[in-house]
Order: sequence, then structure tokens, then C-alpha cells
Amino acid sequence: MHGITKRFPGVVANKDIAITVRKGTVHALIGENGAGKSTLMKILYGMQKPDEGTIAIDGEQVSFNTPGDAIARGIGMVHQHFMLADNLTVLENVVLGGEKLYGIGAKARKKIKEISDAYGLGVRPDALVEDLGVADRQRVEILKVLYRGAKILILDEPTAVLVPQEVDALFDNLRELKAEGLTVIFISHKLGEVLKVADDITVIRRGTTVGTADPKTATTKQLAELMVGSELPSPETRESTVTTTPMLQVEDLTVAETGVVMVRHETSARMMLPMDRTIDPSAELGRLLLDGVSFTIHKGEILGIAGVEGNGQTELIEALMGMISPAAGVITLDGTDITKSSVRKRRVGGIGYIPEDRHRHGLLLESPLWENRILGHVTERPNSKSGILDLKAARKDTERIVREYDVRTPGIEVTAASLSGGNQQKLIVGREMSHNPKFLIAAHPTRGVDVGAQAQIWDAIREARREGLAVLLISADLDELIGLSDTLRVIYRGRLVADADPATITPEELGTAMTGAASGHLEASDNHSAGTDAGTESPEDEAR
Ligand SMILES: Nc1ncnc2c1ncn2[C@@H]1O[C@H](COP(=O)(O)OP(=O)(O)OP(=O)(O)O)[C@@H](O)[C@H]1O
Repeated sequence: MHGITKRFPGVVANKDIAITVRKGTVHALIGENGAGKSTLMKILYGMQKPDEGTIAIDGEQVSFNTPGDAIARGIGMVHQHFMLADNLTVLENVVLGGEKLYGIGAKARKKIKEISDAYGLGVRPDALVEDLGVADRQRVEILKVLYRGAKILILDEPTAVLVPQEVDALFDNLRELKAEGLTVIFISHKLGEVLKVADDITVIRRGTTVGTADPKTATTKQLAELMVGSELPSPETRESTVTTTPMLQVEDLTVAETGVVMVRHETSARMMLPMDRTIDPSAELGRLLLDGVSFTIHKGEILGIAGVEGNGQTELIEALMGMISPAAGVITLDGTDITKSSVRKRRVGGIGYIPEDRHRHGLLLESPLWENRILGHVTERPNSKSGILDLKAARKDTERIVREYDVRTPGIEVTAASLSGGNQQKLIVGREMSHNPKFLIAAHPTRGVDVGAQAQIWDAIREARREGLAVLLISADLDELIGLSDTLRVIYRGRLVADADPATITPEELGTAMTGAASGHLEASDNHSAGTDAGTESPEDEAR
């Protein structure tokens, strides 16, 4: 790609970018939030047209108007948010939209097996996608792209959701792809991983390529300096601020599959009126997604919950926020029973919420930043005064957040959708911390943010903790989880199955524990009452 320039209103996202990717290599693209990495990849994948510049593949100049054009030239993209249909099988998902290639029958099945074997992907064509873990889903996405004939694969932050062992497996897959002559371009904020797997590294800063680095000789520190001009931060907590005053108490929290109504949006899009709702949990209980979970978080304490995605974390968060109604259990916030309180009441009562999925729960993508500042805090200052929205104050405060949290944007009138992923995250964190919560639910608080912004977010959380904030931390970034947490517990199949000591456990040991296997550094959790599935091997036993 040569001389690539792409302008958006008020921003030059790519400025005369030059990047050369060698065939049969893994090429990492790194740079701080908003540097222009996604834009460059969207241009390569035909999702966006450059204002200037040229693209050549195998020496031949190409021009893409749609992703279809790019796919036809052998380019495939695996997005960070997976795009599979849960209720279909692997085979159906892979074939979907590509029926013309090999039909939908035996020929397609044969092709899938061939690709899966050739690159060591090991996927089962008849498995239902909803039964697959995150790492398997990612393999299906890769397979889908290969099925369409991709020779150049673009992976957008592929390791953000994986535990260390899964990252190693993915890297093995990438090496297989490379050995077969395929080319991989991947975006990542995890500099250690970049050094491990990349053959070449291109650094983008403020829309332009500032250099390349050789992974054989470069260090993470040097990469961080190239990217943001600062040193690598550490999540390590040096001091303890844990008190003996309980802030959040959860007793025997149980969430069942049926009888649960998911309410996806807390507010209606433009009106932003908070909705109270009651959900009927009396319907017959199905599979337990959360099974007798009990814990206490004290003032000044960060409780980290480790677990492979899909083991009940989402249900725990949604039950704490009041988005779903538990079948049983009691939730007490600062001495008040909030089990039956609405989302709005919980928020006003002092719960801050950094959601797992910022697009679904954190932002109104098509609304300007200042409206997003109000979201979830409609009745609170400075957004409203005497029950009336104070838009002037909300706008002013949005500008403050943008400044303090270094949200890179041309202004507060742009839509949230036009911010880069990391900058969207900074806006959410800034908003939630601005209300001085008593208790913060922080799900992947630094997902997708660069090392500089990561340090800033960690500092903000640590600072608030010093003032007595209690935090429930859920993160796929095990360094973050171990580094920030005062107390660590492992969730597995809806239960808290083990406790770990953040001072001694390694990410590898924690990763093993998360998959339900035993580890010498773990103690079985003691406050889980007898399980419902007596007779089967319990996860506690496995953890022991
Ligand atoms: N559709 C759009 N409309 C307006 N501005 C946009 C649009 N897409 C991107 N931008 C802007 O272009 C710049 C580069 O964004 P891009 O998403 O490419 O960054 P990035 O390097 O991928 O960041 P991150 O690491 O946070 O994902 C940002 O300032 C962003 O706000």
C-alpha cells in the first residue's frame, strides 16, 4: 500500500501511509488508539475507499469498491467481534454466503475438512457454534475466510479474548498458514505477543507510518516508545487499600436459562429515558448459568474473576446491574438490598458499569459524544439539575472527559461510531468514573486500548480504590487481572470454583485453572453450597 491518505471530517486518519507486506509472513501493525490501523485495514478490505494512494497485490495494482472485490482478490478479514450465527453448525456458518463455491453438501464438507487438516485448525463441521468456546469460534472465522480463497488474512486484535494457551495455539495456526505461503496481517496492542509471532512490524503513529521494527532484536519497551513515545506501564498494585467494610455482598446468586428476559438496551435510542422493568423469574428453571455464587467485595478492594468467556461472567454482570432477574440470591450494596432494584436505581445508588460489549451496552453509536456522556446517568449531575436535563453542563463535562481521558476526537459533536475502538473505551471509562461510583463493574476495562491509555485507566481505577471504591474486575487480559486484583477467584460453568493468590500465581497457571483443570497454586473455593448436579464430577473436585 503506497501513499494512502484517508480523511474524515476533522481528522486525517491515514496520511501518506506506506506499507509493504512480504508474502508468507506474519506482519504486525501496531500503534496507539486512533493511530489509523483499522482504517488502513478497512481500505485494504474494500470497506473504505482511500482519498489518495495505491494498493498492489503480487505487483498488480488493484482497486476495491466493496469487500466482495477484496475477497475476489484473495483478501480475508477476521473481525474482533465475531460474526457467526450461533444457532447454526460450523459447516453451515462456513458455507453461509459462499454457497456458490462448493455447494452445501458433500463437496463443501470435503473442502472444509481439507482446509481444517491443512492448517491444523481441527474444527468439527457438525458442532453447533453456540456450543463452541471463543478460541474455536475464532478458528471457524479463520476457516470461513480460507474457504473463500483468502491468501492474505487480516486479523483485528485476535488475541484480545484468548487465554495464554489459546494464544499459543492460534500462533501455531498462523505459523502453519505461513508455511503454506499465506500471508497474515494482524493488529495488536499486546506487544509481547507481537514480538513472539511477527516476522515484520510496522508502527503507525497519528495516521502515518513512523517505522518498522525487527522482532528478533526489538524489545516491548522500544515498541511502546515508538508507538506512544512513553514507557511500558505495569498493572502491578504495590499497596493494599482493602478495608473490612463490605461494599457489595452477593449471596447464593443463581441465574437460570429459562425465565430470563434479556433487556439489551437500558435506554431507548434518542429519548434516553431510563426504563424500569420487572421480569418474571417464575418460569420453569432451565440450565443454571450461574449457580449459587457468593462473594463479598470490601471498600477499597478489587476482586478479579478469572474465567474463559461464557462461564457465567455475562450473567453475573447482568444480574448485578439488574438487567436480568436471578432465580435466587440476594445482592446487597453498601448495606441496602438491591436484588429487586431497577437498573436506574442501582446506577443512582452508586454502581459504575464498564460493559463487556461496548457497542451493545456502552454507547449509542449514532449519537454524539455528549449524548453518550449522559447515557445511563440521565438523572445525575451534571447532566440534570432539579430533574431537568442540563445539556450545556453535559456538553461542558464531555469536553472535560475528552481532555482528561485523552479521547482523540475532533470534537464532542461527532458520533461515537466515528471514534476508534480504544477511544470509545476511554470515553466509557471516563463517563463511569466521573460519577464517583461506590462499586464499579469493570469488564475488560482496557480491551482495545493502547499501552499509554491502559496506564491511564489503571491509574484512574487505583486512585478511586484508594478512596474506597470496590471493583469487580473481569478481564481476559490475565496480566491485568493478576496485577490489579487484591483477590482472585475462578469462575467455571457458572460457579466460583477456586481462589488464587494474585501475588504468586502466573498467567499460565491461571489460564489452566480457567479451563477447569487443577493447579497447585489454587485453593478450592469454600463458600459454594452443594451443587445441583450431584453424582457428576464437580468442578470443585477438578480444581482441587
Ligand atoms: N467512519 C469514521 N468517521 C469519522 N472518523 C473516523 C471514522 N473511522 C475512523 N475515524 C477516525 O480516524 C482515526 C483513526 O481511527 P482508526 O479506527 O483507524 O484507529 P486505530 O488505530 O484502529 O485505533 P484503535 O487502536 O483504537 O482501534 C480516528 O481519529 C478516528 O476517530
